[in-house]
Amino acid sequence: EKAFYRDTWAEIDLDAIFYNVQSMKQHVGSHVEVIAVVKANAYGHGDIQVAKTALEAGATRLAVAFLDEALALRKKGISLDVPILVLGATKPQYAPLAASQNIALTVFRADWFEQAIVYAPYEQPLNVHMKLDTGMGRLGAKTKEEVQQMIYAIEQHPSFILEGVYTHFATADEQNIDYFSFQYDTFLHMLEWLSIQPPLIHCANSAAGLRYPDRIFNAVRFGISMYGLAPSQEMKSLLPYPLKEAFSLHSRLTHVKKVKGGEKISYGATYEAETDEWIGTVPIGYADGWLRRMQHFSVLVDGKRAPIVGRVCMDQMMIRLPYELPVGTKVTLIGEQQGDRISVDDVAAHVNTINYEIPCTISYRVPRIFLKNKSIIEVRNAVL
Ligand SMILES: Cc1ncc(COP(=O)(O)O)c(CNc2conc2O)c1O
Repeated sequence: EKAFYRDTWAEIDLDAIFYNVQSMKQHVGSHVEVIAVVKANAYGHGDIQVAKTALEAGATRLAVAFLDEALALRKKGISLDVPILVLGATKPQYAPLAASQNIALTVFRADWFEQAIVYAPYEQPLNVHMKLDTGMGRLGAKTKEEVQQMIYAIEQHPSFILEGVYTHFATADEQNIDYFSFQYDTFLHMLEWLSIQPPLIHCANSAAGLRYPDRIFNAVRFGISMYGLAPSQEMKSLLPYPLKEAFSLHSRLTHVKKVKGGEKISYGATYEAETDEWIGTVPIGYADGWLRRMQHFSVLVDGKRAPIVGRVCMDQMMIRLPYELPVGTKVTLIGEQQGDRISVDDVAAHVNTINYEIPCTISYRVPRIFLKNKSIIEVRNAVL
């Protein structure tokens, strides 16, 4: 039996992941831990495969968005001795479960502890990372009182260990560094409120890690650039070394036909052939995360650019071919063909969004093929 039956798939080049992690490790130095941020199914790249590769390449921790993602990694085989940090909020009643799985939680409210101690003492102590809001305005304590109340609760109960303190930058990927500097200085000031020094102090995401290796304390939370993507357009000219994009997206023509001028294509009959044209049908649509706004963009077929014509359907879309091509011809939506390349950034630009959004929007319906040294080591098909 085959791993998947529809000829549409994403390819994740794990060598690129490995290279990007190793490059960051060299960039930040041996005293800084690389925390591989593998939330949202590793930004759509496959959480367990990216996690394993990042750990092989020298990452020492994993970070996810919420507890379910951390428990999923344990289920998929990430051993207990690999610490996982939940970056989002976790209900206090789940603290003992997290502790039992060596999952560290982000804490930022004193009243969280009031509820968490109800379940104390825990079988295993819970590692907590205290989050400080220096200007991201999302999660985090902002006052000395809050910080001291949390420190007091931690010192009162051996079930809690302050493993880390951190903050998150809102503008580290922008040319102008005023707000970044404001947040960094605020973080320095807030750190003085700590009566106990945790082993880990971290503030950097990819952008800050790449730009300010001397201002990231002792861990970097490495997300977007582990996947080989620049944190922003502005950052591209500031990259200290080249990144290798890991994600590509492909399909194969299911139908080829010649239409005459005046014939219509797809829902709404919005596209009208100008003259005789060769039209190909591609089995990918908005239920795969290739959204309707991708209309008017192009794909690569036989090394040439082929425009998407007519509305993108739920499962299929049509393209105008440069000339007749056989059914089964490979179509590349993101990636390279014969020297031409469509990058994640190109797709993001077409729909006025950021590159982060593209791979993690490619849905569970698209199987992921994992490559190492150019050969397939695994296929993950969430449909079957
Ligand atoms: C707290 C935290 N740390 C680190 C990262 C990694 O950042 P990077 O991918 O730029 O390296 C993120 C990513 N968070 C998000 C990325 O996109 N939207 C977000 O909320 C984050 O939320």
